[in-house]
Amino acid sequence: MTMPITARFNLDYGSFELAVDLSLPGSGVTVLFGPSGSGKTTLLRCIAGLQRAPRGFLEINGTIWQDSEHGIFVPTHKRSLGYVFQEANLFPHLTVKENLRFGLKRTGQSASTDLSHILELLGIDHLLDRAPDRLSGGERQRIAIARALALNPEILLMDEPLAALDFKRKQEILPFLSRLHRELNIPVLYVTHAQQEVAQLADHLVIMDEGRPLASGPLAETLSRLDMPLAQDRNAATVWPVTVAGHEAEYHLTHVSFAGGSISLPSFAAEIGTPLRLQIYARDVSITLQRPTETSILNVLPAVITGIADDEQGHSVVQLRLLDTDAGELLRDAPELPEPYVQSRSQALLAHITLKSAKLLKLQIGMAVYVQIKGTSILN
Ligand SMILES: Nc1ncnc2c1ncn2[C@@H]1O[C@H](COP(=O)(O)OP(=O)(O)OP(=O)(O)O)[C@@H](O)[C@H]1O
Repeated sequence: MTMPITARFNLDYGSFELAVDLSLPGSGVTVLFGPSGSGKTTLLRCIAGLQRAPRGFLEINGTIWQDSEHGIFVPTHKRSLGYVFQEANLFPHLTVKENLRFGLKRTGQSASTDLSHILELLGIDHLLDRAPDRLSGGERQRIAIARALALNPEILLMDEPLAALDFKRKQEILPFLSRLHRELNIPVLYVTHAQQEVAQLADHLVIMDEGRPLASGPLAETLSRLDMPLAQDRNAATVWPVTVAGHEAEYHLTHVSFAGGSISLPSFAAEIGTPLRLQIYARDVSITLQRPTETSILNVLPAVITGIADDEQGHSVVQLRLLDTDAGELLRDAPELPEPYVQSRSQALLAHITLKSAKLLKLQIGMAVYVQIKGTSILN
């Protein structure tokens, strides 16, 4: 499949080499995730043109910004991009409004017609006359994001925009980023090494390691890849897009639906039809061979095993795909499902169980099982 963003860079710092060849979606949030020193910032700087890779090709939604074979390198100030750094870097002697105007004046651009919308989305319209030293860290960072968006860029690059904030400020700003994520129609490349930001914001995930992308793909697929370190992590989880389907006031439950099923959660206020992200930790998922009839766990779903990885410490990571309920009825006579089910595009899921349980249940790829989901969390 051709993707609207192509980024190929080779750059050698001597002790570090960046070698990427990525095709990325032209909308939504792509998170570049990886340990410190894996090359996330270097890649973002190559995309911005702040770092010139001797060999590189970069195309964003039909516009070529670099093609070293043909001697093309568009300088940063001619690239239609917004860049948000760890620190907001606002001018201390200017008010918020003047800070927002400054970038526009410098580039000679007129303000985006949507500036008032951006101010409202980021919840900063009441701060326009303030001086930066009278803002919280989270507010300053929201202004920096608005300043980047005011230029009406074709792409927004964000380099660990929450890294300099404490936990409380991060929690305060994440809902604004989630809102932006829903409403912006330009692609966002977002660098982080925080798993929570990945779960909350990513549509597409690139996992970087030692200057190379280890994996690049849709969030749920990439989170559940058994060959990636994230699946083995103690906090391994998958994230599903879900929609609020109804409330059951008597039992204080809210039901959310997704392609092929629904599950119940402790009740929360949200209108029916609201789209949300549901995070399911692998440690909260258990597996049974028969549909349990007497269990306190409400959420029991039919699934098929698509992969198993054992570690040396007595754990098994089981990768599953949900089946729709009808397929569940098939299972009684067909403990191993045919190939089309195994490859179906339904929700992926991870379960962390003990190696002993995996052996006792004789789990294997292609086997039809039931998953019991003990707990979930809503992310936005
Ligand atoms: N201008 C430079 N010259 C030489 N080496 C550099 C230069 N810039 C970065 N590096 C090295 O390149 C490697 C990748 O750095 P980079 O900042 O891209 O990693 P990162 O994944 O963003 O890390 P972090 O999460 O800590 O910000 C590091 O080893 C770094 O020391």
